[in-house]
Amino acid sequence: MGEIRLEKVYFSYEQEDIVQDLSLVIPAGTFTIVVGPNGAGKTTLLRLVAGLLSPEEGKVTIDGRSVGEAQRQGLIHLVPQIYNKNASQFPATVYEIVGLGLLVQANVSRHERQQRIEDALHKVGMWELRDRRIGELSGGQQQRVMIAQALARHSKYLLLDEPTSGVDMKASAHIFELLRSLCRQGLTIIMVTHDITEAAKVADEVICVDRHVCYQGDCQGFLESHMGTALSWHIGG
Ligand SMILES: Nc1ncnc2c1ncn2[C@@H]1O[C@H](COP(=O)(O)OP(=O)(O)OP(=O)(O)O)[C@@H](O)[C@H]1O
Repeated sequence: MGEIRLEKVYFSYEQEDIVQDLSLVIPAGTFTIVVGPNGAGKTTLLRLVAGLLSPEEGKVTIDGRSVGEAQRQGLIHLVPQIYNKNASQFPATVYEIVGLGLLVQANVSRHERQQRIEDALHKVGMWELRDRRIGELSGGQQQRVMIAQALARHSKYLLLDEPTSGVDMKASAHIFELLRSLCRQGLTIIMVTHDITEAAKVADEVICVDRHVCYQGDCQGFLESHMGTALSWHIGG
């Protein structure tokens, strides 16, 4: 089936250890949420898996390959966060934005490219809005377009960093359900989120990090053993 594997990974910013001796296996086909207090290293972890950062020690492999190779093969995709205010000036349409994800894949014919964009937009429920400019969409719709980019690339591992940040509750639930359904179709989802209670309804596993792994296991077990602590992380934040 494949997996993402981190072995004894260390990473620091300006001599401050952010990730320490972190070892993890995330099996393919699962929906995993990454949680933890502010500044715990969640985004750093995601960037190490996406290959945007390199470990100082240890290694990250994806289906037994290096991250660089997995990237070249389009196996992993870090879904970009998009914010309304930044997107409003951007002239590209939904269709064009999804197509951008395929530009790096030279071996995709024009016909296949069109087919992949269409399929991806249908899967995220955005086909009807394909000619809209991205800035004319709600935050939740914009996020679904960014997910479609990954689907058009046929990526197997989707990494998401707070995809529901700034999105209302109804649209958040829609995104979580979409990710759940993509996982059922065979994709592996790894999502950093602060919305633990709602995300736990759709995810298979929780990884709680605070520089190292404090918990990895099923959502129910996490809610029972750690929810009190988790509630205190974001009070006032
Ligand atoms: N480019 C950078 N240069 C220096 N320090 C950084 C940089 N990026 C992040 N950090 C620091 O590394 C630590 C971990 O950051 P990271 O963004 O991974 O945490 P996080 O768990 O995702 O936090 P949050 O929940 O607040 O988004 C924080 O203390 C942060 O200030």
